[in-house]
Amino acid sequence: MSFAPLKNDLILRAARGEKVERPPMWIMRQAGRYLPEYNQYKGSSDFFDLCRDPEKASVITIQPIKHYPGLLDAAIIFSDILVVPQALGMTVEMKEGAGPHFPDPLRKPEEVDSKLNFNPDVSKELDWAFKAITLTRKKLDGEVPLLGFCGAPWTLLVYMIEGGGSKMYRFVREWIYKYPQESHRVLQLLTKTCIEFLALQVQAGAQMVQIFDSWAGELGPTEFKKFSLPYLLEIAEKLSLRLKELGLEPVPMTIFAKGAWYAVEDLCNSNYNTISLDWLHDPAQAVAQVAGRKVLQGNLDPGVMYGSKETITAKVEEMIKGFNGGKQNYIINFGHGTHPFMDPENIGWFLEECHRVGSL
Ligand SMILES: Cc1c2[nH]c(c1CCC(=O)O)Cc1[nH]c(c(CCC(=O)O)c1C)Cc1[nH]c(c(CCC(=O)O)c1C)Cc1[nH]c(c(C)c1CCC(=O)O)C2
Repeated sequence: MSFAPLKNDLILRAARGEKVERPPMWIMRQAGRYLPEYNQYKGSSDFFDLCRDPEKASVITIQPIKHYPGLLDAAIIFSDILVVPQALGMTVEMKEGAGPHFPDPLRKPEEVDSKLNFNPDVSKELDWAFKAITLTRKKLDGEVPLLGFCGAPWTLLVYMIEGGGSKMYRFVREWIYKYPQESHRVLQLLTKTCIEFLALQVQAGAQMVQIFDSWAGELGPTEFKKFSLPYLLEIAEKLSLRLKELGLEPVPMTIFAKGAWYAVEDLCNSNYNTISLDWLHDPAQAVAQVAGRKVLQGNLDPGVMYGSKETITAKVEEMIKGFNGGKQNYIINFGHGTHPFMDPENIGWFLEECHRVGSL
């Protein structure tokens, strides 16, 4: 597949550990409900119908790039981590204002074989995702790189068993402590599916990928090492091999294990290029610990967007200073995604200030 040459490859250079003129930036959930143009374009459409329509997904992916001209250094394809459980045969709905909902979650180990397809044809089940990536890459015309992504096996298992967001994670805890073997069986299926999904995203045009382990922090260090880390490591290892098999160059890989502050050392010994940090990390401490072995991404508390412009400026300065001025081994991001209530103007101010402070 041939696409226009990149006019801005800052994030790819930073992810390879090169020195850069300023730290690149993008924001988790940069496309979404805080943008009035998203709400207008979405209207009463179903969220997953938008994802599955390559034309619509590409328009939404590019909305933040247009809203903040020259400020974002990457686009991330508009989709969701829950399209993988869908590809395995589960029904997932997005309830307006209430988040994802599985009407028929996995609750008993004996349901695994009847509810999940252990031999999914990823290229067929998720073909709309690949079409959306290729179309978006064409429309971006080299302006900024396009990121692909998937959910981490552990986080996907949480959703499939809990059936949606959760406060207590009662059912998935029952699984790992009562049915560890069956949990591992599903985690293995998810891992295999994620590797193929990411490889085919790269084949379709994704130039960098991120794995979202949003609920990693629900696991303590011992359980993280059992139920999440091995699968994260396997994805990073096997994705490169699968890309080689497909005749494709490797792409930078980012891991976001939210809440798993204890995992930094293990992730330093992985094949990931970039470790995305939430705001529970002190940047300077993380920089000292990682010592140039990996690129770090993050980590502003998204809640800073509810503060004044002066506060945003002060927090940007503190963050970039913590990451050593940001001109090497650093990608600016929030520590988690945007919220629907955020003021797009404050987010614009954040980006401008990152541009200014990062260029000093
Ligand atoms: C856990 C998770 C999900 N989805 C995702 C994660 C991992 C990142 C994270 O931890 O936030 C990943 C995701 N979801 C979405 C993207 C698109 C790209 C981007 O970042 O701009 C990405 C990368 C769009 C979305 N995914 C969703 C929306 C809002 C849906 C709507 O328009 O109604 C968007 C724009 C829905 C979604 N999808 C999910 C939840 C919990 C929700 C509801 C959240 C809410 O109510 O805001 C599952």
